[in-house]
Amino acid sequence: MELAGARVTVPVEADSGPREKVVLDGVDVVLTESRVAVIGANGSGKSTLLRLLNGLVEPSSGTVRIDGLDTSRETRAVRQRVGFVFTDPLSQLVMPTGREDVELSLRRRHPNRGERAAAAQEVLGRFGLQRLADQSVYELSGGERQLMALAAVLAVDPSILVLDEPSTLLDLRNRELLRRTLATLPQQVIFSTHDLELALDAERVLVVEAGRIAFDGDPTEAVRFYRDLCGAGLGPL
Ligand SMILES: Nc1ncnc2c1ncn2[C@@H]1O[C@H](COP(=O)(O)OP(=O)(O)OP(=O)(O)O)[C@@H](O)[C@H]1O
Repeated sequence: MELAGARVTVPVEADSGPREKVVLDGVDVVLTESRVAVIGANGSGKSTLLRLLNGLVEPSSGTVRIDGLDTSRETRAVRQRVGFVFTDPLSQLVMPTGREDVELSLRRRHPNRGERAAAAQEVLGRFGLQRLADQSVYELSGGERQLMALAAVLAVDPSILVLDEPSTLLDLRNRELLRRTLATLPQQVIFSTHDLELALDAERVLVVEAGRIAFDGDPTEAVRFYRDLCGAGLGPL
């Protein structure tokens, strides 16, 4: 994937009247590594950067390409390749139960109802979610919902997976499940996180600061850079 001179502005109301706020500016990166983490302070632009990758946000100028496809012009083809998991799983889980949501994801791939049910069962099993699959998604804990949303996206085997703060709601056990799952996925995975240990699992880390890439490279150095940026020193993780 390639971002070339990507800039994102949003309209905001100021005392002096409406104006444009620059959320991301001059992002120039080619991401080929299989695991890329995006870290940075609250409001620095991480989610906006991720949303560019599947056309949820369009660049105001510059281009974003996935496998050569322009995310602004070929949004549909891009979305078929890029699975996106939101921080808040309820913005994603639209069906009453997790099983129905996973089946919804699979409806094109498996038009036959029986095959679809079997495929959904396999996906739910992969994540240890069978016992929660028939409960109302509103009765699941935040972490259980987050895993369910991940399962529903992975059900259709996107070639790229984008995760916005995937471990936020997870307890230690489920965070380790997530880490193990991410370690074995064949897809390219791009994720934002405030969990610096999770960021260290990546091959490449981007540090976003005030809408710009302030550091890009080795995970250990990136985390050190970010800690210095936050004035947090170099204490243990
Ligand atoms: N549609 C929008 N309208 C107005 N402001 C926006 C919009 N989208 C993003 N912003 C602003 O752009 C900035 C970056 O937002 P973004 O969600 O990308 O940050 P983030 O790094 O993911 O933050 P966090 O770590 O808190 O999730 C924030 O100041 C946010 O308020």
